[in-house]
Amino acid sequence: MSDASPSRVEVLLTRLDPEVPVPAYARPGDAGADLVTTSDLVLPPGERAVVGTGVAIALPMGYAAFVHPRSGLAARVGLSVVNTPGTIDAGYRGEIKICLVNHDPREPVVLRRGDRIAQLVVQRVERACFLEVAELPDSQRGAGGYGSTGGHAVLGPAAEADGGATEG
Ligand SMILES: O=c1ccn([C@H]2C[C@H](O)[C@@H](COP(=O)(O)OP(=O)(O)OP(=O)(O)O)O2)c(=O)[nH]1
Ligand SMILES: [Mg+2]
Repeated sequence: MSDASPSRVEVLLTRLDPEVPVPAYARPGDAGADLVTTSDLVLPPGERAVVGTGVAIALPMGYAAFVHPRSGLAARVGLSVVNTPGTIDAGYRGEIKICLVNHDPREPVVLRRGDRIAQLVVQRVERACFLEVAELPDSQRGAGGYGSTGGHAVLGPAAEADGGATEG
């Protein structure tokens, strides 16, 4: 799909730090454009820190951007985003900041200025109009939540013994 495709949305961007790259999609079809940290950082096990990305954006109304962790860093060193996904509102004009956390129980995460630490996913969002009613319409799920369909793996010795039937 070319950059001129109508499915691409134009997002205005300013670089507050002129040295950072404009966020870019690493491969065609990628959902997230990578964001970098503007500071060097050593994050001890279990600790968090807010870092700058050096960019600010103006999303069109009806859109939001979401700051997601990068899977590779999460799996390799335990780096994630505390409030994942962070929500960037269409009206926000400040620097996009990222609240990083080191989930590794033993090793610090060492980051250098310019490292790609998270990814920004731009999405259309609906704005709801909340209509208060006395009673909600029935549904199959009803009020069943928090594991009401069964919270455990359906595979394994027990599942094999009962022919793989699901719980619930
Ligand atoms: O990972 C994030 C999340 C948020 N923001 C910025 C953009 C967003 O529009 C604003 C507010 O975010 P949010 O609504 O999640 O935070 P809040 O604690 O509810 O703050 P506010 O009272 O300003 O809405 O902070 C970031 O830079 N990075
Ligand atoms: Mg808010």
